[in-house]
Amino acid sequence: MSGRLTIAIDGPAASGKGTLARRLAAHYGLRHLDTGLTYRGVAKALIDAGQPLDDETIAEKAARALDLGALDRAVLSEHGIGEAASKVAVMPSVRTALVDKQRAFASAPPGAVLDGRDIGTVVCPDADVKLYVIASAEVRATRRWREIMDGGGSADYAQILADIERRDARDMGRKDSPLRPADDAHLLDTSEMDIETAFQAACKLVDTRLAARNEN
Ligand SMILES: Nc1ncnc2c1ncn2[C@@H]1O[C@H](COP(=O)(O)OP(=O)(O)O)[C@@H](O)[C@H]1O
Ligand SMILES: Nc1ccn([C@@H]2O[C@H](COP(=O)(O)OP(=O)(O)O)[C@@H](O)[C@H]2O)c(=O)n1
Repeated sequence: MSGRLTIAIDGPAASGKGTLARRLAAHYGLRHLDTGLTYRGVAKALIDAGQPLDDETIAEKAARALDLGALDRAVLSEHGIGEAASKVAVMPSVRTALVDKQRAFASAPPGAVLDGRDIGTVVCPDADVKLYVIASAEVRATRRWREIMDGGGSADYAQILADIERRDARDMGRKDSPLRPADDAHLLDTSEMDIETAFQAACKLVDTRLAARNEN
């Protein structure tokens, strides 16, 4: 590949953006950052320290102290931490601190795939390819439910659906960097696509962009 490649992937909870991001990063030899883990990391640090989730001064301090290299997916991906993460994610100074770190990650060679809520709109507005991944709330709740059950946990489908819908509303309704597709994002509705089909569709978009770039 010639030149740096940045791929931005956004979408709501359990739409499949992380799965897609990991596969695209492996396929194109890029580094990957799941930016959701950074918000989850701040929330977990506050919870572990017995601190409130709604004190912006304390939360900003935790965000500035966060080490991107020390994010433990196994611990942070717990369903309940997603809700806490969406509460700290409404605070502008927390977002500024994390976006600085995310941009530093994105700018290092040979390029990167970042997934989250505001990658195409705020973190990497100049990304080469932007994907906005969606699926119906019911499909997403079923995926998350299955993920928890397969991991040996117990989960209530109705509760997960309610959690996802509440988090969607908070993420789309906040003032700072709400979840929305960038004007130049490609919409990928995975409601009726399996992982392989979604990956092939994404590769097609990236390859088209790379071919156009090589022509210029
Ligand atoms: N297209 C798809 N079809 C079926 N299951 C999927 C698809 N994409 C992702 N999944 C599964 O759904 C769950 C949530 O996917 P994930 O990539 O973690 O979503 P997100 O990062 O958007 O929260 C995972 O268990 C994943 O394996
Ligand atoms: N770039 C990002 C990524 C996550 N977030 C917040 O962090 C929460 C957890 O994100 P996540 O991507 O780990 O959640 P899932 O989609 O994996 O359930 C989201 O609900 C958002 O509130 C954000 O605001 N901006």
